[in-house]
Parts: sequence; structure tokens; C-alpha cells
Amino acid sequence: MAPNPRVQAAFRAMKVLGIKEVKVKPVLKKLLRLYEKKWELIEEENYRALVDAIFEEDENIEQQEKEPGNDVNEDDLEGEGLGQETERPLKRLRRGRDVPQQPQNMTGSPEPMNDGSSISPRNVAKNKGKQPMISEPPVQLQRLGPQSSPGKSRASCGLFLREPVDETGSDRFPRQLEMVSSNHQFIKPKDEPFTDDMFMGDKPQYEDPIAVIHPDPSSEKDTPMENCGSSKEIGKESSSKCKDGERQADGIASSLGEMETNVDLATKRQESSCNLDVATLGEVKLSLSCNSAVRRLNFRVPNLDAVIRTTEEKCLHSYKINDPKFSVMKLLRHVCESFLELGTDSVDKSQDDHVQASRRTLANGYAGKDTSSEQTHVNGCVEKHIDRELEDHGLTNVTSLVVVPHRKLALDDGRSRHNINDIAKGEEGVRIPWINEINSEFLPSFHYISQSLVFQNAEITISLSRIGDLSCCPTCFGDCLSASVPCACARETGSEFAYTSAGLIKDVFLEKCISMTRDPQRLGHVFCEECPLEKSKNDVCLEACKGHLKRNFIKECWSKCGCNKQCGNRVVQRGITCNLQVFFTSDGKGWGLRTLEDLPKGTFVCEFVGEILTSAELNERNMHCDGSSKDTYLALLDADWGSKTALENEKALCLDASRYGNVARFINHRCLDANLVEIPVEVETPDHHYYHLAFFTTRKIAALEELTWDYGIDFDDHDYPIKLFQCRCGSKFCRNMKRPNMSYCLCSFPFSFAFGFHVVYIVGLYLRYSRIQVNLELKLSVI
Ligand SMILES: C[S@@+](CC[C@H](N)C(=O)[O-])C[C@H]1O[C@@H](n2cnc3c(N)ncnc32)[C@H](O)[C@@H]1O
Repeated sequence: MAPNPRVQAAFRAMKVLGIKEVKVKPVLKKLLRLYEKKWELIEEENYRALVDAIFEEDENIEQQEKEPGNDVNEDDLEGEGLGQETERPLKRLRRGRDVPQQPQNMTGSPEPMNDGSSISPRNVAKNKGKQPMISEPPVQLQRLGPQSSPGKSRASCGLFLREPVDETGSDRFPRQLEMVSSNHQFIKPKDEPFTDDMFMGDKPQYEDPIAVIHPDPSSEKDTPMENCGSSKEIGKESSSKCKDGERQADGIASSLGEMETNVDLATKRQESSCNLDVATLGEVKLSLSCNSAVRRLNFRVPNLDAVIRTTEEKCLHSYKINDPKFSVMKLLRHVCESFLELGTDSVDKSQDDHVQASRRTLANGYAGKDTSSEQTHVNGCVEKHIDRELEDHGLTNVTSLVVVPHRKLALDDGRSRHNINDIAKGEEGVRIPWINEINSEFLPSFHYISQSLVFQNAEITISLSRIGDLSCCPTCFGDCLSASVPCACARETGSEFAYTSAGLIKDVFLEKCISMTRDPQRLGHVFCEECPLEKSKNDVCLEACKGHLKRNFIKECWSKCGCNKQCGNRVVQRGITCNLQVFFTSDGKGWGLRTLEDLPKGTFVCEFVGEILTSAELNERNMHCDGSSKDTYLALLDADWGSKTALENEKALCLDASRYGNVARFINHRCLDANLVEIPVEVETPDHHYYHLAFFTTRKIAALEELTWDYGIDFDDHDYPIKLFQCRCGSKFCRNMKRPNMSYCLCSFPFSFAFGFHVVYIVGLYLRYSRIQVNLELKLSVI
């Protein structure tokens, strides 16, 4: 049977991507069957469906192999000219040496095809508009490695973009990616159609490069091995500030869920103003640049997170990608892998195997267990340790890429793919990724909100008229912190600004807040006459207030003030700027929050955001659930409760983040010496009923350290509105250390005394059998 030209075209398109016919065939068959031979659906958007399906098959190959029932009915596809296939479908995409040999010559000169035919420049040209894969702006792939040294121009292959038309002349395939051997040059993206006459003879005629990779003097430093030696090193580099004031985590910037963890995101501030390093994978670095010659005057390198997020949104909208496993970073990892695979000469297999084996051994060593198939990473850190050790073994000149496989996440529960990469779903100025290196648990479901919202009855009035002219600074200008005299807003903060010009909280103020939290006995609690909390529990028989911590407020400038948004007295209202990550803790606390960069003492991390409830509403909620699901995501806004004789119900507020909340809902408790302290911050409301509960660092925190705050729980108070738990904070000051139930024995003593000596005897026996040595000093008195 004559070969089906559409099949051949599909093969050619895939070949350009380096995907062998033998791999394409079975997937194509499946697709044809799935799409009822509607070729248009397969050819659409440059065979996107086919490429996706191939990658998908590749990802799931292990499961596929275990499921023999997936065979394609060859008869069904006879008509498409695919029936004579002899190979079994879909073997796992081989890496490194096992990768199917790709044409070394990618200049467009004739390449022998599997079937003996060849692909000529003309074939390529005819295939215009059919090559999959898109990217914009120009993508540079840069090979790093021993041979690339700073100061020298690096050898690089280029990926170039054209704006072709398809056969009908329409601009249906807007951006094409084609690989060329470029003599280290890049091809200028063209607006004109891609036509046959772009080739002369056998060689395509390339235009001047739009961008050449400029040697980056800091690139040696940028290599993953350098970046990720230890969390400390990471943090050191990562704490570098961006020009625009944003902090960027270096090397560990975005661990976009587990799937991306071994892509080392190079978010380091670029030397060049028009270069953005996107990812490094082993020796390969991928960066975006805007050609300085033609770049727009107002071009500023955007934030990497924003680029990734926007790209993902575009993918979602344009290509209807709704696979939760899809992520742009994963795609880029494939690009890096393919780049390395296709550009790597075959190496001695035994050496390759040896390196792979060494890597596995080292990986297991780092993980402390046999995880050859399960090793997870924190943005490639383990991989980098391994690289370093391999270097010690003199094995780093092997260029093949070995990726230790990841554990698969259970993503089949239909949650939005947005949650995979950013738990904030774009609500915050930074992306907040999550990772689970411990088990396959998915994030709990909740609605992410970046600002607290009233549930129902809470009385919060935000109005300009409520803020008197003396409570704000309408005559200020620019940055209040630069004025010689503190502005009116500072009055609330003890006639001084709470913040330094670097945006940190001043040490004296911070220390005061810390000691108010940690040493309430010395500094004293405040007690309400009618405690809203107790009142909400039982209006009739009111119990005495158990006391509330004294708090120092910060008052930030706001809309009624004359200063600008960048005023140094506006920190909390600007939202989260640190690079944070939600992760599954290894010590039994469930999910937790950690920083991906070093944070100096006094840094604002985030505020506690949730539904604003009155204490009565909270009590109502707690009553309607059994004790076990009592709220665990709660913060009382009780900073001012003690100063009033009786607070109206609608003004005694708390924040419940169990259903609606922000990243703070993942912050775990630590007794006493937590590294965060909560400080009430007043922004848009002038009284102290509603305020922002903001978390600041109590000390310098290293990258990857868990962030904690002291919930202020009394672990013996079973009436406490937060569900009690067995504390695993690990602090030496833990208030809930696993005690040998002594409290019970001792408490029971007076009781038992009243009931006779045999109860004492029983208690004594208990102590004896518990092998607890106790010296009881009994003091008897007559009542
Ligand atoms: C506000 S949530 C913190 C996030 C939570 N770990 C999660 O997985 O969603 C509070 C809950 O986390 C757990 N938790 C927080 N701190 C803990 C600690 N020090 N020890 C044990 N569990 C803790 C408790 O289950 C608590 O009810």
C-alpha cells in the first residue's frame, strides 16, 4: 500500500522534534482510533495532540507496561497505512546513551529516514507550519560544562522562531520552532512567511543572529553544583535583592510541586538587563533574552514566576491543556533534556552505566534509603550533591544526563492544575509552590484568598470619614520614613516608625513584641470584664476571662495619607514578597510553611488571612462540628479585648482560615521560641477591633527552615477554641512535652486523699509500675 502522505507528514514533523517513527507509530494509531480518523484533530496546532500523547505515553510507560490490555487493534488502522508495524508500541524514552540516534546534522541537509527515504530541505519546507512546539521570545539554550569557561564565547545551538503560513497561506501556525546547526548563531524571528526559497541548495540561508549568548561572567558560579551545596549556600546567594526590590530565591526559586524539583530555576538577578535565566538542568541552561538592538525602550526583564504563570495560563486558554500534570517548567525540562540528548555524542556505555549506578548509590546515600526509583528533590539539590561527588570520582566529564526518577504524585482528584504550581492561584505577588517529599498526600482543599473577608456578621466599617485627619498624614509627601519627624501614623507605634528603610521591623520594637508574646507572666496579661470568648460559650453563666496577651500595634500609612505607595511605612499592605513554599513536614505535623531564601530578622513574611467571624459565629461553627474537627486554623483578633468594659458581639472578631485562607494557614505551632511573631497592624480601620495579624521573623532564618509561630495554646485547656493536638514542635520549651501523666497522678492526689488511702495506694502502684521515681512531699493541712 502506498504510504499515507498524512502519516508521513506526521512522522516528519515528529522527526524534527527528535521523536523516532517507531515511537510515533503506535501513539498515532491510538489517536486515530480515538479521534475516529479525523486527521484534522491530530494535525491541528502542529500535531499538538500527537506530541502530547507521546509525552503522556512516555510518562506513564511503567504503568502501561503493567497493563497489557492496552494493545492497539492493528486491523482498525490498516486503512491508514500503519498496519504493518512490527515493533511493540512505546518504549520508555531513553535518555543519555539510550536515546535514539538523532541526526547529527540538523542543517536541513538530507537525513536518512527509517524507511530509507530522506528528509530534504524541501521536505522541511513543505512541512512548514507542521512542526510542533512554540516559544516566544527567542529561546536560547546554552550548554554549560567544563569546556565552557567565562570570558569565552560558548558553543551553542540555537532554536529559532519563524512566523510561517500553512499551505493555505493562513497564519495558522503562528510560531514555529526549528532546530538548526547554527555555528553558534541564532536566527532572527521573521514576520514574513516561511517559504521554500529560504533554502538555497541543500542549506538553509540563515539571517543574522538576533541574539548571541554572551558569556556570563558569573556563570561558573551559577552552575547548579555551586548553587546548591547546602541550604546555607543557597540562602546566601538567594538573598540577593532584585533591582526592583523583590527578593528572588536563587537556585531553589520555585519548586513547582514535585514535578519540577530537579529543574534548578536560575532566578538569580541577571547581570544583563535583558536576559532572564529560566532553568538549568545539569549542564544545560535555558534563558530568555530580548535583543538589545531591537528591544523596546521600556523593556524590563519580567519576574520569572510571572512569565511562567502567564505562559501556563496561555497554554490553558490556547491549547486547552487541562492535564494536571502539565507544567511549563516540566516542558522546559524536556527541552533541556532533548537539547542535551540530541547534542551529546554517544559515550562509552559502560562508563555511562557506571555513572548512573554511582549516581543512584549516592542518591540513596543522601536519602538514607533505597530510593532509586523514588528519590525526590528540592530543586535538584540532591542531584547537585551527587554531581559534586561524581566530580570527586573524576566522572563529571560524562555529558549524558541522568535524571533520578521522581515519585509520582496522586493528582487524579481533579483539582485545578493551578494548585500544582501556585497555591495562591496568582492571588499574591509571588508564586507559592508546594512540595511533598514525604508521601503522596495532596494539599488539603481550601479557597485561597489574599485578603480577609467578612463571613456574615462581623462589623467592620472601612471608610475615609472614620479616619480623622489627626490619625493619618494627609500632608506628607513621598516616603514618610525620609522625613525628619515621624508622621502622624507613627503615633500609634510609639511616636516612631516601626520599620527601617530596608522594610524590616526595628529591633527595639520587635524585641518588645517578642517578649510580650514569650513572657506574658512578667509583662502581664490583660483581662476582659466580659470576655467575648467566654460569652460566646455560655452567655448565662459567664466564666472569668482567661487573659489575653498585651500587644503593640503598628499603624501603617494608607489611602488618606499623602505619601506614596512606596512609603516605608507601608509594608504589610504590600503583601507577600518572600519566596515561600508549602511542604509536607517530616515530623508528623502535616503540611508546613518554609522559606526558600534567607530572611533577615524583622522581615514581614505574611499575614494571617481568613474569614472574619465574630466570636459567637466561631462558637457556632465549633458547636456544629464534632470535637475532632474543631477549628485548627484560627487566630483571635483579641489585641484590644481587655481594654474595654464590654465589647459588642459584632466587634469581637477572629479569623478562621479553615475554608478560606492564605498561606499562613500552613504555619505550624512552636512553643515559645518560634521564628515568627504575630503583630497587629492597623491599615484601613482606625480602631483595634479589626486589624491585620502580620507575621515577622524573630531572628535570621536560613533558606529551607520551617516557619513557625506560637499559637499561644494552653494544652491543658480543653475549652480552647483551637483543637488541641499532641505538640511535636521539638522546642526545649515545649509546653506539651510527653509527660508521664504525672499531672494526672498529682492532680488526683488530693482527690484520692478524700476518698481514702486505698486510692492513694492505687496511685502509688501506678507510679511504681510506671517505674517513675517520684519524691512526693506531702503537706497536710486541715481545711
Ligand atoms: C494551622 S494548621 C497548620 C497546618 C497543618 N499542619 C496542615 O497540615 O494543614 C494547625 C494544625 O497543624 C498541626 N500542628 C501544628 N503545629 C503542630 C505541632 N507543633 N505539633 C503537631 N501538630 C501540629 C495540628 O494538627 C494543628 O491542628
